[in-house]
Amino acid sequence: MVDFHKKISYQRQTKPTKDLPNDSYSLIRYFESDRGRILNSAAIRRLQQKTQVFPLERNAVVRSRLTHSLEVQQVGRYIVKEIYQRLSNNHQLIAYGLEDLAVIVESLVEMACLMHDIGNPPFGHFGEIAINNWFNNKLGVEGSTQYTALSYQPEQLQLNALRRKIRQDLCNFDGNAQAIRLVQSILKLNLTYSQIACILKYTKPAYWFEPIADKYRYLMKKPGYYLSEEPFVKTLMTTLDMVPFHRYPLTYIVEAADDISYCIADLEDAVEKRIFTVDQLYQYLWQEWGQVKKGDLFDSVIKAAYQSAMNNENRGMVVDQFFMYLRVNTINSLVPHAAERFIENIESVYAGSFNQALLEDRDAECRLLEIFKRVAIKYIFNHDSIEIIELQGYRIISGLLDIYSPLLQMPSRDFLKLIKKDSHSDYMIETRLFHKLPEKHRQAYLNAIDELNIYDLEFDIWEFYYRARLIQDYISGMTDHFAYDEYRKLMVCD
Ligand SMILES: Nc1nc2c(ncn2[C@H]2C[C@H](O)[C@@H](COP(=O)(O)OP(=O)(O)OP(=O)(O)O)O2)c(=O)[nH]1
Ligand SMILES: [Mg+2]
Repeated sequence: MVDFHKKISYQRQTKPTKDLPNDSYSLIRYFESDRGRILNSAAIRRLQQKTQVFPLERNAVVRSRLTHSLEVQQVGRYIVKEIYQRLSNNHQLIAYGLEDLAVIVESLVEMACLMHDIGNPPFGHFGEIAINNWFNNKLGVEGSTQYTALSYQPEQLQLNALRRKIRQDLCNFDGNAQAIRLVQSILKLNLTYSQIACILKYTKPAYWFEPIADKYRYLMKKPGYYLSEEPFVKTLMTTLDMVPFHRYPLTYIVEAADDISYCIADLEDAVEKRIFTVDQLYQYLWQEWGQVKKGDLFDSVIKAAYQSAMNNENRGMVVDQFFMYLRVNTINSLVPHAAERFIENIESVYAGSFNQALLEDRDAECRLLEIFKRVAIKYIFNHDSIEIIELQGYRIISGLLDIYSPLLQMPSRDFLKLIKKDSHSDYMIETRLFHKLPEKHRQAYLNAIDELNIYDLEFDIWEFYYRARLIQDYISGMTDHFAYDEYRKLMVCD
């Protein structure tokens, strides 16, 4: 039975000592507190210097991850309002347990939209690939790693199984999994379970190496969390009445808002960057759509926007006008569609078993989204100017990992001594590298190590795991420019 009250929990991992009131205003205040924690976090501020599509961009009109996230927030809020309006018209709010939750649902979705990209490394997908290729090269080949803690030993069946799992986890760095780690283990924002559940986009643990059942094909498409956050994610799922590998219902809304926002934004940025003109873009979109019929979505969304812009008296404003109309028309078509899909599939969306995105079907609205994405793939992401910077980004991240790799070579006892004493006389280079690591990241490592038993046979394996996470945390937490400057400095390029 669909009852959204079961999905809204104001519980946080670290609980206050006294019982909290749960009258309706107190509930709203708990989620207002989430808003404050998120908006004031360094992770949100860092989004202003992270790439959306164009790495190392200095033109402030072109979107950063922060400006993109603000747009996603607006679309997410609009989808929630549409869902509420439709359910209210059909007198279904009470039946689904949503009647008194409008403010909270809106806030949860808005804040998740704002946070959805916080775990992305510098240079976006290329940063991810660089981290994963690097770790694959160092740890990937079965049993033959240079890091002793993870190398297979004869007759250690159980320990070898753990080594394999950890190796897999470290070779599957992902922006979404990193977002969970960032809010929970590094920044320790102690958000409500509901708020964090909204950004648990995929439900596959990063260490997963078994085949994926068809019913989870989409839900487990990519890693959603790491081994390090698994105990937390399990508690979160139990608290929110979630079945393993299922999603939290509001996550579908966040995902749809992201899909709607970036498809047009990327095209607008490309025009700003002079990759193509509005006229060329119009032709490309037309080619992808194929035959246009009067009143179809190409006609009413794209052609209408183009004609309105061209008919505008002020010729200097064509680009701005075209994108304004295109955005308004697209949002007015896709947002109601996303809301309808949410309601049509409310049972499986509520259960989190709905195994696709809301905007993924054969309807014309999704075809529209599809052609925006296809044009971006064909004409933007392949563009020379982007590919060159992406290759540089790849080199920068791989190079930074090489520079910091001596820290991974140290035996665990020596690394522990270094972190406790802040220096180690036998490791002069490592000491200096270590000094560059931010306090928050070190603390996350130390908290994890405090939970381990040094006499346990697994100690060295886990210690190495958290040390590798520490390096990934540091490098993935950099902004594009910081990574670039840091690489140049350490490679002595100036
Ligand atoms: N420069 C560049 N940008 C890309 C490429 N592929 C996608 N993008 C852009 C398009 C969007 O603005 C943004 C997000 O696109 P994706 O859906 O591929 O990544 P996202 O991280 O949201 O997917 P995920 O959360 O992993 O499901 O990245 C690429 O190959 N190069
Ligand atoms: Mg994403």
